[in-house]
Amino acid sequence: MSIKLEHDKNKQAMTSFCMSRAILEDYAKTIARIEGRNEEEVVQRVRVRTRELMKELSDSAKIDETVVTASEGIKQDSKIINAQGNNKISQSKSMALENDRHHSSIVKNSSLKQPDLFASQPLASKKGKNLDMTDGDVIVFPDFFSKNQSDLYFKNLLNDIKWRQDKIKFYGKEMPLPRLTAWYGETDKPYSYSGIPMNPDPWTPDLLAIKSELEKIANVSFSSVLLNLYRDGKDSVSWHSDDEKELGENATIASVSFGDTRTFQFKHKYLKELPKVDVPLSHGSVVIMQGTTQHYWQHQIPKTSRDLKERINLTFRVIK
Ligand SMILES: O=C(O)CCC(=O)C(=O)O
Ligand SMILES: [Fe+2]
Repeated sequence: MSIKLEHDKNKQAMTSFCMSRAILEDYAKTIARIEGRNEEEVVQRVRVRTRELMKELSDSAKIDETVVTASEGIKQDSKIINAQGNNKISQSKSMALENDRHHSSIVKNSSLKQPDLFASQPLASKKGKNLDMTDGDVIVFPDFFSKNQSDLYFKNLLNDIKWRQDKIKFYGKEMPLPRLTAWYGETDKPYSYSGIPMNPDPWTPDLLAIKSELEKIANVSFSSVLLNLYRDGKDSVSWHSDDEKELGENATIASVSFGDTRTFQFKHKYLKELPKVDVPLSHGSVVIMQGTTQHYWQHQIPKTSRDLKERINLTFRVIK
């Protein structure tokens, strides 16, 4: 199959190329050999990235459609369930749980329901729960910001942030990303995300206040933040790891959510037998991803046919 990929961003050796998958993998192996890196791992990363780009393309194509009917939405959801092997806890069930309990549950997509880890915690508690993931270190704070603080931040960010509609290029065609984004932080730290160069706007008072709260639990000093605005259930981010070289080895990322609850999903890159992990991210919640998480796990916010309102997500990062 012939594929076109835009660039090798790490080496900036090519801006775009079109070749068969076999040749591409061969090329990746050669680069790995020259750089003394593990060939299998590099090839695996190329495969993952190829799949991500193809997924982004098809997601964008779907978003481009002006009418998505309810029945189409339902079909999409059932495909996801089948792809996950007819798990007894289906995606729609876990979504319903998420809705009902609002702040409280973590559901792993295995045939067994996990205990409700947050049920006994008081609201606004700042105590996190480690998700205990193989090769990963992810801590969730379901009610990090109070309802009042969260309402205020949500309103301010929606109005004040310079939201933009980015595009991705694939097969030479430009497609809109299925969400709006913005990039703020130290203005001398350039960064590219999914191949898109980002020029940060300077910190705002709200962003600085949020950052300072997060630094107390993450024990790092964040230099920038990527913001995502999911306008409704059709907006999404597809499977990826935040492993750009600017973030360095074992990046610490703090992710804050305001607005409607969405399901954050994790899957292990190599151990396919491990169940996916679903985490409902509600208004005012925080997730810290650290250690080897980005090496071994991918995450996504899947589309849903449920009628959802806006959600804002901020991922604070350290650019080296
Ligand atoms: O919206 C989210 O919770 C995740 C966003 C994300 O993964 C990213 O921006 O890298
Ligand atoms: Fe991410």
